[in-house]
Order: sequence, then C-alpha cells, then structure tokens
Amino acid sequence: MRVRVLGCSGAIARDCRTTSFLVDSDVLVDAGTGVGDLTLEEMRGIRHVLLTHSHLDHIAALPLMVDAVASQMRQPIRICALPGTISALKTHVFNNVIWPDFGRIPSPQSPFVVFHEVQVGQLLELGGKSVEVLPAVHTVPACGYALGTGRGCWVFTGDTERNPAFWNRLNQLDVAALVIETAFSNRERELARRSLHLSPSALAEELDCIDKSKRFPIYITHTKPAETELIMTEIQKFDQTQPFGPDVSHDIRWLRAGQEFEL
Ligand SMILES: Nc1ncnc2c1ncn2[C@@H]1O[C@@H]2COP(=O)(O)O[C@H]2[C@H]1O
Repeated sequence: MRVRVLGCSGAIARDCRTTSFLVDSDVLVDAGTGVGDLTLEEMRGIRHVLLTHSHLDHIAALPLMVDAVASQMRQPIRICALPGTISALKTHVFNNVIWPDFGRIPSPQSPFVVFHEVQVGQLLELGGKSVEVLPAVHTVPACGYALGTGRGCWVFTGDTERNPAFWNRLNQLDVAALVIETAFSNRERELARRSLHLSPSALAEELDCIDKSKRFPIYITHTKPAETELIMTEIQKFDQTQPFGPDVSHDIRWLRAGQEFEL
C-alpha cells in the first residue's frame, strides 16, 4: 500500500495545501486543496473517498474533483463518512446552491456520487485495503482512520483534541506510521482548546498515552502556516527529531506534501 501526501497544511498559502492523502490510486483520505495537484487521470482512478469530517479544509476539493471527472466516470465515486458529515455535505454543499446535487445528478438511479455512512469502530474493505474508523474529538462529528494491507497500518488522527479512546485502540494496532495533527502553537493554546485541536503541550501529553513497548514514526500534520515554525520549535523542545537518538522517547517527523509512505 502506498500513501501519498497531497496536502497536510492547516490552512492555505503559497505551497500550503490542505489535508488530503491518496492511498494507492483508488482511495482518497480527505479532499482538501491538495487534490488540485492530481492529474485528471489520477482523479479518474479514485473510487472511494474517506472523509474525517465536514470542515472546508478537508472537503473543499471534493465537489470540484467530482465535476472535473464526472463526464468520464463509469461508476459513482463512493463517499464514506460519519452520518453527521454526510448530512452536512448534503445540506450545505451538494444542495443545488453551493454546488449541484451530484448525489442525484445525472439521475437519482445513477448519480455521480453515492454516500456510504460509517461508524467509529467499523471495519471496511476498500480495494484490497482494510480500513478501521477511529474516534476523534472535534467541533463537528469527526473520526480518524487506520488503513493497511496486513503489514502494519497507516494511522491518521484527523482533526482532534485530546482523545483517550483513540489511544486505547491505537495501542492494540500494529502501527507502521502515525499521522497526528498539531494545528496550533502553545501561544495559541486557548484557540486550540476552543476549536478542539492539539498544541505541542497537549501533543506531548497525548503521546505519553502510547504503550512504551511501541515504536513507530510520528508525523506532525495540519499546522497552521502562520504557526508552523513555532510549532516545530515547541515540539523539538519536548522531543528530538532524530529517530532512536539518545533520550528519544518518540520518533517525531514533519509531514510534507509530496511525501510517500510505502507499507
Ligand atoms: N472560536 C474560534 N475563534 C477563532 N477561530 C476559530 C475558532 N474556532 C475555530 N476557528 C478557526 O476556524 C478553523 C476551522 O478549521 P480548523 O478546525 O482547521 O481550524 C479552525 C480555526 O483556525
């Protein structure tokens, strides 16, 4: 299984694209502005979209992508998400005002997109990949995902604040890599708390929930562009980026657009 980072920024700016990952050629995890870098052919290959939640930075490119490839599609794109996320998409995006209702176009019997509700804890099988829906704690219904093909899984927290249920489950999984958000710096910890995101001090406490016997790389994502440098500095203060160096309790790395994971 290959995971390609299309976007991993918490907002937009030049060279900052918002959250999206292409898994192999057929599964998209979130549909932020990073999707805009895909070729038409790559977009045409996407069969399933796993959404973590309804916020714009995670869905902005979804309606645009469907429109870009709709005329050449032979089967609908399947959008998998929590019921609250699907309800928000239908009410606020695919509502024939913000965007055409591609859930009923070109016909209700044969639409461009179909919605598939998932629940936290559910296991899915998508294109030979196993997917587990993981809990998240955010201002709207939200989840994370673990994806794998049997040789360790790639885990994405989605947007979340402190999340004990997530760590309980993570400690039972064979994790190859963890992608975890840290949207704000400690300076903005109050905003992080209000908008249910992590800051470096909260991240440090969250990482303490990982079983001490476990070791896997931890990739930081969703930093707000105006805060990225400060967030990195603050994280480096409580840990080191050199894997397996002296006194290293976690192997923390920075996620970059264009990066690929091979599992
Ligand atoms: N109470 C708030 N005050 C200011 N900004 C907020 C507040 N809540 C959310 N936001 C911002 O709105 C953004 C929505 O997407 P995010 O959750 O990624 O990050 C959020 C913050 O950057």
